[in-house]
Amino acid sequence: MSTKNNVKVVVRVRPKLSEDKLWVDVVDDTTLQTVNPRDTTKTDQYEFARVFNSDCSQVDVYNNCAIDSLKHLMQGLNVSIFAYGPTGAGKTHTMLGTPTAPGIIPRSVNGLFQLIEESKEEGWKTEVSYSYLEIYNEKVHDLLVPKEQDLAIRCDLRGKIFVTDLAKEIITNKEEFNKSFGLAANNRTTASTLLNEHSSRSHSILILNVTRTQAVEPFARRHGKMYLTDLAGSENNRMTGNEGQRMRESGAIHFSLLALSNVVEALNKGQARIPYRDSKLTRLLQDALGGNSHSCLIINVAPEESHLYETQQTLLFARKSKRIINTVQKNETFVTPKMSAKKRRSEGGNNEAPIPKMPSLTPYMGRQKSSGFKTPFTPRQVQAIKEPVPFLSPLLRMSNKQNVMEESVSGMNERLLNLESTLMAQMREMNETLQTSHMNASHMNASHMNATCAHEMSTMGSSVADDALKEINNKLQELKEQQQKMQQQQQERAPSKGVPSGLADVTNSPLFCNNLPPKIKRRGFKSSAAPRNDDDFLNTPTKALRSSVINPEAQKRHNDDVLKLLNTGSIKELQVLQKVGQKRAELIKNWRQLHGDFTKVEDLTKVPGLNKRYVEGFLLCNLVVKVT
Ligand SMILES: Nc1ncnc2c1ncn2[C@@H]1O[C@H](COP(=O)(O)OP(=O)(O)OP(=O)(O)O)[C@@H](O)[C@H]1O
Repeated sequence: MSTKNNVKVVVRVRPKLSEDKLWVDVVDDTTLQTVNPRDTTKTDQYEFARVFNSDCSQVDVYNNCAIDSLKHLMQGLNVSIFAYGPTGAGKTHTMLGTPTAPGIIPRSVNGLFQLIEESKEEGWKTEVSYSYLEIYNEKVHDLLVPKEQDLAIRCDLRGKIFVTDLAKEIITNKEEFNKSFGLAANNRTTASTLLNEHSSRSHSILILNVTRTQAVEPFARRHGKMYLTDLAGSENNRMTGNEGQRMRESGAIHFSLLALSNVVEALNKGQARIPYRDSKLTRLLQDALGGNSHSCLIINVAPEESHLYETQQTLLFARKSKRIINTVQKNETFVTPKMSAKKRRSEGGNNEAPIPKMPSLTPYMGRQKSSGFKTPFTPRQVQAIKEPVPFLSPLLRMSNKQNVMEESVSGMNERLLNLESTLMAQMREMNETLQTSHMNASHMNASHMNATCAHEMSTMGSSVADDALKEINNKLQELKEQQQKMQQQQQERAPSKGVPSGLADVTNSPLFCNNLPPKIKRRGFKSSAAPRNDDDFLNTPTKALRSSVINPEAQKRHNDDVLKLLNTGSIKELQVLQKVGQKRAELIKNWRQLHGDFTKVEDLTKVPGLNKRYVEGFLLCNLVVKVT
């Protein structure tokens, strides 16, 4: 059974940290008032589930936002608490806190173990584990077991989002958690900006998993999941003084917060497609916003005049978020306890009819040889993995199919020609034998019987040869017709099939019609071999090829087409380009929406997530060369 709940939105106002005027006022427990930044003679009022003023304690916030969530977690529900707001407004203080004033994360773990202790008598066995990750520059990093790798976000067969290879640590008490989490928290990326000495440069998500199994009938098993998220703050780069690396981080933060705001907007408008896939953050928070989760959004704001514009933007986001409705469902299954063979025998189980098997709720778990490792794939998926399909770009896939067909036809041709020559040789042999026997027969003036026999043999031999020849000729004719038909079909299909409308110009451009398959191009320029500057670029092994294949006009036309495609192509259309898959197409489109058109293809380096080396590879693969 499922229930519908609005996302709970509360606001916390940080204490004043500078001598600036205070422009935010808490009217009462649920109302907040700010000066309107566009017309300072006016004020704006906002209503939320709860408004905490700057005097409130960490305990007040925990009691209001987390205690109910913990109860839900114990019942096998998904819960999510996340802190949102501009940089320096107190998000990390709210979620993590300090050793003297611990925030929601340490208090929640403490509270969870207290609840487990209290419910011990009820006949439930509980297991708690946690994972901790950060999204830094649109890459997912494990904070428990740090490694360079960008972890992939996937969706399982039941539609649940998970992060591959994310470490999970089992904890049995709060001390164990504090010890391990203390180390992991140090791995988070923070840096000093003008607005915050310890500014979070990433979004961090702590995932608490609680699995409870009932020891008595009906043997229920409940899986609760709690997401505790400290988002990176939206920042005004003029105020933070960000440059270089900080600026790039800021770009990635803005990118994902914009995606978050687009998700909220789409949910409010009741759109059919919610753009969760536009960023890693929204993908991971998919359940928290509009999905299967009890969610609480803590909005942190700074009260000073200098933050007024960011405060107003944040409150507008908060106002929209409280309209989001989540559909919450208990994650509960029922397990049949395993009984040992001995116990079954002692209970006379052997004489009873076997208990019918319940249909399994879990996906097929193909057991691997000795390790006992289970794979969550269906047999068909396992088969597909065992037989990997060679990579081919969508453009090349069609021509590859064609090549395979042509190869098989030419192979058949060859075999038929061989057959024909063998037959001809045999026929020649037969004719010779017959002629000899005929000559012998007449020479020896044999009996009439012998002569007739020889004549019949000769006639029979030549008729067999005629039939075989006719058959071969027919087959060859058929094959020729088949080949012609295929060539005709290929010509008809080339401009339209597989290529989105309006892009035929680009894909038919002489530059795309070269004979180099993308695989070869890719192999030629592995990241280590990729050129690092313009000189390298012009001296790459394709230089000769480029100069021999490209005529400057076609080259310019092609470059313009590629640029046009980057500026106007939809996500699907962008994927016509080499080295551009779904994710990169989304990055390019989002950047375009934020910053307007690309002035040149090399501007791709400005897109967060596409580094210089990638763009160089992109230029090579798409055969875009600077026009001099
Ligand atoms: N309620 C509060 N009481 C006391 N100090 C606070 C409170 N909220 C925030 N602060 C202080 O304000 C400063 C900035 O807070 P914090 O680092 O939590 O901001 P943030 O929103 O996480 O910023 P960023 O997005 O840059 O990481 C810190 O020094 C913190 O101790």
